[in-house]
Amino acid sequence: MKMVKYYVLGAIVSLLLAIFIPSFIAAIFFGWIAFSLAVVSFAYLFNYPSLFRKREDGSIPVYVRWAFIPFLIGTGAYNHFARKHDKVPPIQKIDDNLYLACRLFSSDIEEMKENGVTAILDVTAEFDGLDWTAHQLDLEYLNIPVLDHTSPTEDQLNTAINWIEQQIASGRKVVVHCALGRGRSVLTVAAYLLAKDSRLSVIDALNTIQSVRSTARLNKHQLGSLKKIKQGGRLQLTRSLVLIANPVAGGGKWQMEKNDILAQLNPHFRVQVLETSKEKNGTVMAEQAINDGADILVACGGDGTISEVAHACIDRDVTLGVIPLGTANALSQVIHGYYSKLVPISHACDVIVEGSTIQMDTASCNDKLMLLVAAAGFEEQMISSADREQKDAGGQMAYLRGLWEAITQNEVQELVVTFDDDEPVTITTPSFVIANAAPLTTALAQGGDEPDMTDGKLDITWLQPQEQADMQFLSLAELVFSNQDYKKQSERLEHRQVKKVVVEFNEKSDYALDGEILQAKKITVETKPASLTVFNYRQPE
Ligand SMILES: Nc1ncnc2c1ncn2[C@@H]1O[C@H](COP(=O)(O)OP(=O)(O)OP(=O)(O)O)[C@@H](O)[C@H]1O
Repeated sequence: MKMVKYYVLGAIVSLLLAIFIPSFIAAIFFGWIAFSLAVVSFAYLFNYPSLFRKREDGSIPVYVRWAFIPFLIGTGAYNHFARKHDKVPPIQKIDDNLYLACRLFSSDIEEMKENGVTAILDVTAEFDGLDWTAHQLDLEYLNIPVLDHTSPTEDQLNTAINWIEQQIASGRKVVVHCALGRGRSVLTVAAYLLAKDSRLSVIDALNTIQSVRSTARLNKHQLGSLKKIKQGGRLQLTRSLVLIANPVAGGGKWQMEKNDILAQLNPHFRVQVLETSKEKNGTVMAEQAINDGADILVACGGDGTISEVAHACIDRDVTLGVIPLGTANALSQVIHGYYSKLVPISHACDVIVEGSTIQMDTASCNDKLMLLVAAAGFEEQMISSADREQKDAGGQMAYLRGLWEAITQNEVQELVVTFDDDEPVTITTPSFVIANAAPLTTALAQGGDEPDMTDGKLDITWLQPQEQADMQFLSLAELVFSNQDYKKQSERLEHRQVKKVVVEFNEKSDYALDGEILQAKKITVETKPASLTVFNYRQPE
């Protein structure tokens, strides 16, 4: 790219001057210029606009400004000159609600007010945005950092056009600006016009803009990237998303996290929030949302809420997102990867925004939905002993304590089990777990490899009875730490993969289903392959 050559050349010349000039002060001065231009060249070469560290409010930290002063003075002077001699006014109306502009200054605010423009989309990386709050206007501001003469990434462009759409939908007029209102902002506005009307060609969209702003002109690279994204059908205007939140899950995490979650999702989706109540659970709300036309539902709560919402999404043309606010959050760990343990909520939002999906298996357990596990014995006793108050007070410790107590008691049950179409067998065991999906933290489900939620099979793990409770702790350790070959040979563990299993108890007994405790004399679990579309974490290649 032409610009990079100039910056690299400038950096080399300044460096030579810094080396050979006799004056120490002048050497420092040229060294500073060389550094500034070298770093800018790096930003261009690696398309790294975040180098300028522009913040959400449009400001650039002082230390960055100091480092780049020579570059900023140079480009600022050029832009000032170009604006002064521009053939077109700084701000121009493209359609009823959309304006294009060059870099905005306080002196432009009057005109914006007169036109009723209250939303600013700044697609520059290298300039401080105005401190809009200082102007006491009810202004919305978004920065999408893009280097001059380059193109926004596909994600940036979709974020930008969705933000424009959202602002316009809420009755605002939007101005999109870059440095001179010729390249980056034109590309963004053209992308918005193309997304609004799929019949438009790239040339049509640019002609519309140029009929108002004659200086609008994309360079070869920008034109190519706009054509590519248009041809790929990847300009997607806001999809609506219904977020169903349980306000009491995880001891009331929703109230604390709500703003951050919405801040992450709002630029990408038109978000409607519904809160569950004792009377109206997640299934009822999800059914209602789907009937109203929603195609993305996000369940925000513990595994209970997620299961409720998922129930309405089975075999429907709806994608489910999961934001974990509960105690164990097992499903989130399965679909978001173990990274979700570190920053579960923001990572979950990233996964939803990123948009990668899979068709996961679900299962039915006595005609109820099963996403994760159904269990008798240790797992059920662990869940039974962790009540709401204990979970609120101790989080996951409540479950660990429950598991400890269950193993210490070391009770066994006699079950009559029918695997697929086999003959029934009698199994005596302290722990019997049927898993559709289960993260490693659901230790009692790990009799084989970690259960695969896309293999169309159920993973069944049961433990052999041991006289001493401490032997069962060894079984638990084997489940967690041993490899599959070792587990296969173990005399403590059993594992099978089936499509259907029927378990009969001696009498009506407690069992756990996805974290809830239910009762039955017989449970029938059957897999439903690829029946739920969920946003899931795609491992970087
Ligand atoms: N507004 C509400 N007030 C009281 N209870 C509610 C409300 N909304 C949902 N619930 C109850 O919350 C329970 C589901 O909680 P969920 O599993 O989502 O969170 P959790 O119990 O904190 O998580 P975990 O299961 O991981 O411990 C359901 O029993 C449901 O009836």
